[in-house]
Amino acid sequence: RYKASTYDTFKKMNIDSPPTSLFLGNFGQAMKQGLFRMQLELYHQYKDKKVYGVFDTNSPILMVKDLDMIKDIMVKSFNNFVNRRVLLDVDSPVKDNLLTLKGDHWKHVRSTVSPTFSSGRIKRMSQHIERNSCRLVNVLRGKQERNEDVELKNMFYNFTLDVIASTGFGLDVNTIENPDNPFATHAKKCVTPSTLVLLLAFLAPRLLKLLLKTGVSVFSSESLTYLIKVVDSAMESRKEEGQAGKVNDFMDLLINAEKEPEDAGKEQLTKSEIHGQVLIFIFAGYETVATALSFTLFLLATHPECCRNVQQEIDEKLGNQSPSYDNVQDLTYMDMCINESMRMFPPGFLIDRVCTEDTVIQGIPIPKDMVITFPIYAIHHDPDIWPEPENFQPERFSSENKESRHPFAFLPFGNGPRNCIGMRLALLELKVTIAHILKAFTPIPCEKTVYPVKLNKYQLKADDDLWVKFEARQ
Ligand code: HEM
Repeated sequence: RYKASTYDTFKKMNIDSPPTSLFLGNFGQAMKQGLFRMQLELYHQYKDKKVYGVFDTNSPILMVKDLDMIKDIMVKSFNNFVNRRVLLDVDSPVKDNLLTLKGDHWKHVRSTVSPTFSSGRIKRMSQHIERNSCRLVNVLRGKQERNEDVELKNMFYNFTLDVIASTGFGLDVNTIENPDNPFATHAKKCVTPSTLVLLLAFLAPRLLKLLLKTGVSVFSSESLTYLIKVVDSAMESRKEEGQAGKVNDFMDLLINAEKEPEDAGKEQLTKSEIHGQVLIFIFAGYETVATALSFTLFLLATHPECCRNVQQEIDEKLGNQSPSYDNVQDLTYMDMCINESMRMFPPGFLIDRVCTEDTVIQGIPIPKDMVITFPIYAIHHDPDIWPEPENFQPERFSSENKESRHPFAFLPFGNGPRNCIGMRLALLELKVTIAHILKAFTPIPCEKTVYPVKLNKYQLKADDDLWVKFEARQ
């Protein structure tokens, strides 16, 4: 039996791993090459292997690249791989959130929060997405008339915040027209921790833990407290106005879950769990959706033929109807473009699990406590699965092409019981928003456009930003 904790773990397990330094593990290589190049290089270096090992300081991490193994860990043997590695083991109010909860505690909160994302509730949330999309189109109309260049990431950061505030908590914060409103300012502070913290969180989490012990805080506690206060007071006024339970959004679900202490058990959440979910709803749905929206629109601007196809599909299938929950499901070519964009630039470019019982997966024994990471970015760029992986080719997601591929070759939202709980909401938001924009405008390159995208070394963002211009459609 191997212990998942020491430098000789991989040697004993007969698993390859690159040279590693005594205290820093593979931190040096990650710093030098950046996250994405390092992932690609190691993935190709161990091309014929199912797994390889890396070190976070002296703690081994098993990189699993074999798709059948990934499937078994995420689905078949899920009960032994329920948990994620908790990078930022910070104190409340973020501590009790779905992303980091473990074991039965996670199961309880997940089953309580899941109904938020039922079809009925998502359909209601769609009204907010549609209203915010119309507002975005108005803002873009002004920019197009003034012939202004537009940086997509920044614009969609503001937009997604408006969608979260309205779909989650019934708040109209209007960041798209008023970017400096307090809700946006605090939320942005929370999702953009310092570069040092970010670097350590991804490259050497154990060093980050040491740093945290010295009292450095990751999230601004002033901002977290502000966000919780806003949501708590919105909850209170909804109760006072007698509207609680009638709006049917995320906040209603939380109000109901808190309401009946005598029903302790399945449907019950503590105040700390409620705050954890409020914050994770903001964090998990903010940068991810903004990244997917901005890359998709940018790729359409730089691939005019694909953009024309999407517009033609919108015109044919929607005619004069405004894009909504009911009609965007038919936009199959747009769906292909969104998938291809998330293949090239997956917001969740690393996914992990922790092994809680010694388990043999596809003949490889995995010891208890071993941290498992799936190199999603490298899998999405494997030329044996995706020929010419750097090229944007939506056809890869036609039904025939999809059928001929391993179902675990494309994992933008993870898979199995611990997959992304907001997937359907995210896809709806992407489709409704892009359809609204492309109905009115054609995105085109401008002088500041840089394509192919040069990825930042440590974050999934374009070093030169994502600049385009919008032309009005006839
Ligand atoms: C394009 C947008 C999004 C992408 C690419 C994305 C991606 C992911 C990925 C890769 C995971 C990990 C899955 C796994 O471990 O198997 C995840 C988990 C999660 N996502 Fe998303 N996500 C997106 C949008 C959202 C939205 C809009 C919400 C909420 C409103 C959300 C809430 C969550 C939560 C709560 C988890 C943790 C689930 C759990 O552990 O039970 N995500 N997401």
